[in-house]
Amino acid sequence: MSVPFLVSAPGKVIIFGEHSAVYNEPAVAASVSALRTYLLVEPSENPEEIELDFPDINFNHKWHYNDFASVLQDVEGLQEARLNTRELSQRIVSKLEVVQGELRKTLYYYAALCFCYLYVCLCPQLKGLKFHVKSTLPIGAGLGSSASISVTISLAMAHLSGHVKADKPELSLTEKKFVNVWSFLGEKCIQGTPSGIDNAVATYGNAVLFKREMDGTTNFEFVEKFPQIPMVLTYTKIPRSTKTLVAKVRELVLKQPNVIKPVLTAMGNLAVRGTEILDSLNDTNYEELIELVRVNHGLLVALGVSHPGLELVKLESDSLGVGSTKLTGAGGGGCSLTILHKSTTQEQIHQFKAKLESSYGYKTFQTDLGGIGCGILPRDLIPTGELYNIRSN
Ligand SMILES: Nc1ncnc2c1ncn2[C@@H]1O[C@H](COP(=O)(O)OP(=O)(O)O)[C@@H](O)[C@H]1O
Ligand SMILES: C[C@@](O)(CCOP(=O)(O)O)CC(=O)O
Ligand SMILES: [Mg+2]
Repeated sequence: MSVPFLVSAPGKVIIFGEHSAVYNEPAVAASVSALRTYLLVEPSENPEEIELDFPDINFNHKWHYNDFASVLQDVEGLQEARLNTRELSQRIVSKLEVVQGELRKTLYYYAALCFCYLYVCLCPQLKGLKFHVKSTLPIGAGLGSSASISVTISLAMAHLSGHVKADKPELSLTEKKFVNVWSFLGEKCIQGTPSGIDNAVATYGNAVLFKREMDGTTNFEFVEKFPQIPMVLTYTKIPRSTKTLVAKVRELVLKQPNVIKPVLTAMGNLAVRGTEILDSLNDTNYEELIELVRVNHGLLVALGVSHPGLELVKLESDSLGVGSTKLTGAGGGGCSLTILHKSTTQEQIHQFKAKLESSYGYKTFQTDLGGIGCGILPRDLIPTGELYNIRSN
């Protein structure tokens, strides 16, 4: 391993099954490889320090290597944490809370915890490194920025600790598995109780039918011939936090189990049917896909995770008759996904996007789904310009 090197990971769009995925129901998601997080690792000025730079959230922190002494001396605790990769070790999290001190009171705490947890577990012997993380994804918008940063941190640390080599264009399956497992723990630091679908898509890329099992293991199948579906992604710019929305759904499940559990099951069934259609999409079943988008959004409204600002997108797509809209990701603001009818003309798409942008100040994207997952660019392949661009100072 030699520094500098650059890693990257994509964002994702959940097509069917957000929230229900947390309750072990199947869900389907695809990577958005045009929107990515980049992490540059290079030597830090002070060889005794570890520096983390998150310019997107205006966060920069330098830890002296000795700051981690109490955690690093807990050899047994770290060993346990490395062996049980399904859960965060509360023993290590508590020790890191002490290391973080004042940082605990800030908004950046969970992202910093993700970094520190992976650092002490994966490459605690290393110091004198600076990590710059920069994303082209909107943050807290339902496109999986938390998983995308978690995958880049996990991949960079896996590379630093020798678990992932950079000697070939693509990571091997074993290497991807390693990155996926650790990025899930990083997602847990940020989000609490993730299903694991976001980090799986950000790691492996493509499109996956995902299911979390009762014992915490995950199963996923790649949707082999993922079709390009005409769609518009709309970013409402309404801020929200996945952690809060997932907690709100959990409260509802506990309060109304007999009502809400069947809703979650219906969402899972819908994801399975949706995947069958995506696998063999044609002119006959295309409208069924659009129907399922409408039903999935209705069920998400029932869970209480929509927002008036998201309903405006749905209202406009319904009134202009361009297609069906559902929220994507945790909801509560953030992004929506509109799957367009085959018959929708370029003129109608333009009208729809113009209305959302001019009347509500939303941002719209049209992007291909299902591209490449995470990867490493070794030192000799990093273009100088790119190295420069990723730095915040
Ligand atoms: N580029 C980034 N730099 C630093 N932290 C980030 C970045 N992107 C995401 N995060 C972390 O992830 C959180 C947002 O994750 P989340 O609420 O799950 O929304 P989403 O994953 O849909 O974007 C942020 O509050 C921050 O902690
Ligand atoms: C709500 C959920 O299904 C997706 C969250 O995605 P995002 O963080 O909003 O991009 C949670 C999860 O599956 O971990
Ligand atoms: Mg997230």
